[in-house]
Amino acid sequence: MTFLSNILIEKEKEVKILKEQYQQQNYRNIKQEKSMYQTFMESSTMNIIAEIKRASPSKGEINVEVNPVEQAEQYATYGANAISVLTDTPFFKGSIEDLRVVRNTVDLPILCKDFIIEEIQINRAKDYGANVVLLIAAALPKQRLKELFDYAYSIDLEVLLEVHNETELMIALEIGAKIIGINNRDLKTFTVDLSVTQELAKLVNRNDILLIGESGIRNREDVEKMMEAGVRGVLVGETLMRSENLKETLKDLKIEFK
Ligand SMILES: O=C(O)c1ccccc1NCC(=O)[C@H](O)[C@H](O)COP(=O)(O)O
Repeated sequence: MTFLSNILIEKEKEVKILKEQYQQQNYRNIKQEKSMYQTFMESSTMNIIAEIKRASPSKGEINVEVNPVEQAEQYATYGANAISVLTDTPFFKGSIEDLRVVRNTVDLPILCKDFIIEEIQINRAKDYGANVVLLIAAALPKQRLKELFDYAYSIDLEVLLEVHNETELMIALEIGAKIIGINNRDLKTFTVDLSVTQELAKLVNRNDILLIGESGIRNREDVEKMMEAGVRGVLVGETLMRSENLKETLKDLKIEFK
């Protein structure tokens, strides 16, 4: 049994309850003037997706007591281009409420980072103010991924489609993903290796695909590696959640494209 299969079992239980209890909310949903795809493609500096990550299966507690409003304010002030909110509770100690308060704080694009297996989770992400949802290629068969991908776009959400190997990358391309996240973390072993992005990015010979390097990015040198690999955005969690000087940390990561 892998971590991913464990979490998917938990998600099935969560979705069952959601289906019984969730009623559409009328929270604020900000329609961005430009999509995250468009903004990131036009930017002259590396795009930082700064994550609200209280805890994780690989690291345990990271910053459980974080105030998501203050963290998001600082992310926005110091140059983050989007905010990712980990909304899973059992494994990451986040919540959909974290997403709602972040939405009420910043106008940046917000990524709902969860393990999505059903449309109802996408509806809830939108209700609470997300602009982008995560779909994980390793979590679902291709046909189901495509259905959820199409559903998200049909309700005006963008999709960050996450891959970790060549097979998943080809599936993402076949589905028509425009934003592909290459996760440096193996969800089965938790090993983090930036060469995953470096190798997979070489296989994407298309300049209309927005590549995001995910996980294990600690400093400017790592961002430079990601930039050389061809990514236009990086998703950074732990480094920012542990930072004691977000102004300096974000400045360090935000490099100019050559
Ligand atoms: O972070 C984990 O331990 C983890 C384990 C299993 C599935 C997902 C996991 N993390 C979610 C993420 O994708 C990361 O939070 C994100 O890429 C940022 O990573 P990092 O900068 O290394 O915190």
